[in-house]
Amino acid sequence: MKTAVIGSTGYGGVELIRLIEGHPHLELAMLVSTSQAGERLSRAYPHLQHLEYTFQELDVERISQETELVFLATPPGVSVNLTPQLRARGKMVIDLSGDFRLEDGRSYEAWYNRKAAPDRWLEEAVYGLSEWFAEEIRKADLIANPGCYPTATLLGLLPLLRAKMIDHRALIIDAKSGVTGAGRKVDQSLLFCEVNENLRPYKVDGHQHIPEIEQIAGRFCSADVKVRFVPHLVPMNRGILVTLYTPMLHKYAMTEVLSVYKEAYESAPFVRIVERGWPATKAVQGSNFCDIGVHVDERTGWITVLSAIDNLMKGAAGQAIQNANVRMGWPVETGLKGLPLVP
Ligand SMILES: NC(=O)C1=CN([C@@H]2O[C@H](COP(=O)(O)OP(=O)(O)OC[C@H]3O[C@@H](n4cnc5c(N)ncnc54)[C@H](OP(=O)(O)O)[C@@H]3O)[C@@H](O)[C@H]2O)C=CC1
Ligand SMILES: CC(=O)N[C@@H](CCC(=O)OP(=O)(O)O)C(=O)O
Repeated sequence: MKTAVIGSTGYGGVELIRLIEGHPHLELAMLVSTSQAGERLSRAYPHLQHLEYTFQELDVERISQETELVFLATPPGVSVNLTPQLRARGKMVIDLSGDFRLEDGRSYEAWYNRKAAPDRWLEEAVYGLSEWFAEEIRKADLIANPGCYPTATLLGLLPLLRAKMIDHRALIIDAKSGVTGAGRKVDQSLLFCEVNENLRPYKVDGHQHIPEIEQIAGRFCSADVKVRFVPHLVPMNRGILVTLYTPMLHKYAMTEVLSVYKEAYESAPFVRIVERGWPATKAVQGSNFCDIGVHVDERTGWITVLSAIDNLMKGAAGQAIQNANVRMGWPVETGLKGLPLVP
């Protein structure tokens, strides 16, 4: 299947290139760059010097003629304009940005401070958290790939919410991300000396992934969910670790809680329930795994859920390929069997 990657000079884009090159059914037919059209891929990424690709202009007509599936790995606001043009030409779109994740355009405009896509296209979009929405994804031509923090958070949270074991009014999410999560753009606050030897919270007063987490969590408890979410930047390249704290509605034994997770993910090859030790970013680095660990605190009646992913893999490009596999009816692990890079 011929694919185009728009935003192919970015971190999400180059991870898509790596995965598509290793995928038996996907072909990289067009790498699009608005800033480096005409340049070789190896100029942006010398480690890919053996690949013969040249970046192409962003030409919707040509992309539509030469490819069937388009991955958009572009900053917020780009897909709002491009996706309707691609969909109008019958192309299948998997969008890595936040432009089509929120059902309510007003919510997108409030949290992203940008104009939302027309309702028609927001209604068409399917939320691409493959473990929970595979049935919808199989029929979708516009897939909104989840955000990196929501992926780690929701995979840890949904089994307990669905089982009605926790209080949805008290969800505290402490999240930490490596610096590739912020993309490859030049930004003074992301310089080595600003990030290294530092651990800093950001967007404490409101992160754009809050409404996304609340929207999906709300579907699993038929309530207006509000979460307390604070992200932190960690001096490492890749990885997200989410620690979620919530009170249990009754006293549950650890074995009961674990069985809820095992049942929820029994046919989900990318979710690993960690029973010895705790999830850590290094254990998933470079892979599409989400590692989940739980701890029941009998003393306080609270439960702690830990969830680790590689933000560029399960948090972005890996999940996008997983969605393509689900959509096309290919085995879900196709092209995604790479093991973590430890050490
Ligand atoms: N990094 C991560 O861990 C995750 C990222 N995401 C989301 O995925 C998307 C891509 O992220 P990431 O790869 O990190 O970002 P980067 O900043 O690394 O790359 C984005 C790319 O988009 C291209 N671009 C910029 N402006 C435009 C435009 N107007 N039209 C077309 N292309 C444009 C640029 O390439 P060029 O200049 O060559 O056109 C750029 O390389 C974002 O929406 C991000 O929020 C989601 C989950 C995780
Ligand atoms: C470390 C870091 O800065 N991470 C980014 C991740 C968000 C992202 O990728 O943006 P979307 O809203 O398109 O998902 C952030 O917190 O804004």
